Amino acid sequence: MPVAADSGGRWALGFWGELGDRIVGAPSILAADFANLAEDVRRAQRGGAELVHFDAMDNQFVPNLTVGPVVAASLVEAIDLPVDAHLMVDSPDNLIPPFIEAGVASISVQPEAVTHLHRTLTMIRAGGCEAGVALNPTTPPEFIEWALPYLDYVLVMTVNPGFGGQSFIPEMADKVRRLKEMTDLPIQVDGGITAETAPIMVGAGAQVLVAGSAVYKGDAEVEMRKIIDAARGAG
Ligand SMILES: O=C(CO)[C@@H](O)[C@H](O)COP(=O)(O)O
Repeated sequence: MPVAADSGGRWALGFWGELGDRIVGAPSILAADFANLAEDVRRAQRGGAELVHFDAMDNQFVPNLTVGPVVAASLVEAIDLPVDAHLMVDSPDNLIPPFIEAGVASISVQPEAVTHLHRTLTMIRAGGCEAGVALNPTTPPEFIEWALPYLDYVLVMTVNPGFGGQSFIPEMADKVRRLKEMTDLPIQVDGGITAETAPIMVGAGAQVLVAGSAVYKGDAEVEMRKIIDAARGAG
């Protein structure tokens, strides 16, 4: 059972611990209009989104720069969905307390960017958030085997992190299958997820589908709904 996510008092039950077998759509903020972020997220929510994927990038771990805990705090206040922060940053420990303070429901880190993963995951849970790791495409599932007891979810990157709009890497379906042999934890997938690729990943065992450009390329309500419907049809 995960530690209750009570930061901000809004998501007291925890998103990942309550997920069960549900297939969930999670819009990534990266492709949204940052000047109208909350409104873009609400459009995706009307299309069935149940979690917001918050891409934090530092221009070190990945060659791109986005936003951090200050923007996360504003978004948490402005919307009525749990926010899942994906820290694509080197040495994320300094950023974990402010993200917890911002009221996010869960935080994932890249294990390739962390020296003491047990300490980092423990810090996330101790702050009342659920804890995840995000695996780069070439990072093997076995890399996190000994971290599994300290995790609430695993994110499989289906592109190299850093940018939206990249091509889905189909071999990542095998990685999801391998992870499902190792653990019952929910698997999230992120990168190149569309109404065409989502069913492939759900078929492999993924439950939470992060999608950016495919959602915000048009009417986010319509596009989010298409991805969720396609994914649930494959479930
Ligand atoms: O973290 C990342 C990329 O690093 C993702 O969250 C992308 O933002 C997903 O965007 P699309 O691949 O769906 O455009």
